[in-house]
Amino acid sequence: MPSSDGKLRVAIIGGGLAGATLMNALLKYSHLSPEIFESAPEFSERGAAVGIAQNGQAALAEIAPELAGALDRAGAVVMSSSRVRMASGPHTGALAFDLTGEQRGKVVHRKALLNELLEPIPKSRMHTSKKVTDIAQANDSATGPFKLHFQDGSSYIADAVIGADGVHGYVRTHILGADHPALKPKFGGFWDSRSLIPMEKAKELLGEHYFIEGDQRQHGWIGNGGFFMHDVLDGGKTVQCVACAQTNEEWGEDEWRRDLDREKLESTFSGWTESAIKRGMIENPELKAFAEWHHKIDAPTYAKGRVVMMGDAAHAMTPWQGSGAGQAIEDAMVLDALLGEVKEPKQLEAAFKAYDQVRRPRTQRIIASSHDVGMALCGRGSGGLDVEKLADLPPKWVFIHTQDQKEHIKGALEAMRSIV
Ligand SMILES: Cc1cc2nc3c(=O)[nH]c(=O)nc-3n(C[C@H](O)[C@H](O)[C@H](O)COP(=O)(O)OP(=O)(O)OC[C@H]3O[C@@H](n4cnc5c(N)ncnc54)[C@H](O)[C@@H]3O)c2cc1C
Repeated sequence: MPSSDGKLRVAIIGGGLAGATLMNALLKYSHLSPEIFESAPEFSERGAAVGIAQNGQAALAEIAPELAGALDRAGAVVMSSSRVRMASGPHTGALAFDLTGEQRGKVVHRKALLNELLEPIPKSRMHTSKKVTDIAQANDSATGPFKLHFQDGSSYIADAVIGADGVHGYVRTHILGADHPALKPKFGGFWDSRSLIPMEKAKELLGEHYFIEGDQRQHGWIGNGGFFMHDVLDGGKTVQCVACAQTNEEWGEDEWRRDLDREKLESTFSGWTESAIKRGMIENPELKAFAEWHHKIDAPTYAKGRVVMMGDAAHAMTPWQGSGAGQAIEDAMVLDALLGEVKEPKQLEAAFKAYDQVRRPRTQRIIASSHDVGMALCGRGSGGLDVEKLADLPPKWVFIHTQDQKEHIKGALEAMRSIV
């Protein structure tokens, strides 16, 4: 039975970009009562850039035109291209590849985007310090509501549960079972270190020619074992520099951050061109290395009954094609359309099955493609960096960026109708 007011209670677990986007989508439905539960004491994002390519922008617009505007309100900068050059080896200085024209990605400060997404959500529906530890049936009926248990001893009754709780979350465990091999996060074998610097200082340190007003480009350098990249953020006020390196060190499952000393940073990039080293090392006050995590193997399903997972909880991927957040937004777009059609609890299972049918193949294709791009970018498995092979990379982004979102939604709705 739905709640006493007849609305379906939808619990969204996790308040990152995935959960916050979905929450915005579901608020428009008078037959749904969504609530969002975040384990941390506040809704927050690690302060750095995220690129939202045209597929993600189109998905936001499908959810609601004003949601697409969140990117601009958060100071997103349109990137006219992404130029990557060689920073070590015989081809130093050569253009490795260039993602131009078609993509028009917007790069935005994560925290600013999350704040924009959280802004329209009534405070009464946002719950912090609520770490979900168990999802149980609330009564004897297998088709009845769920009781969510939180670490602080409290609980919540829901008709549907959506796990947007990231790669280290709980909902994947509930869906796949505690011993499933696709459960464990895997250290990606890379760390990255980021710094945010004011535009004027970036121009001084890196060169004015990288930051042409009205024609912003993302610039990257790749060399053996890693890359550097810089993006413009905050409406052109800030530049983010990222240094990313492969490592053979093992990182523990709960370890996502390590201290990094300047010596280590320098030795990791020794042999790179002086300018590239400079780009990676400037103004790095924190000197932290952040681990990149994904899953050991793909999930065989994203749904179990009236519980479903989205975003990194379902398909954490390597960052090489900059697509994880875009896919989380597409997940929200499809769940939005499906839940808009659900009027009673018994339709929820069909909606989530349809979601799994359309979202799993696409996201798992991107997981594989992103992995392949990463291998090429790092010269792994191919006898080192090969500038000719790198020049072949741009087409690998096409299927990600050019999806027709209206057709994708249509496919999901048809799948649901064929299941019901
Ligand atoms: C280096 C790097 C660069 C990237 N660049 C890009 C890019 O340019 N473009 C792009 O599209 N993507 C990019 N990504 C991927 C993107 O950042 C992620 O896919 C996206 O942020 C995932 O969002 P999410 O909301 O699914 O997960 P998360 O951001 O991990 O949010 C999950 C939330 O759930 C909470 N939570 C966890 N467990 C529980 C629990 N038990 N109960 C309640 N709450 C819980 C967490 O505290 C967290 O707030 C990049 C990733 C990396 C690592």
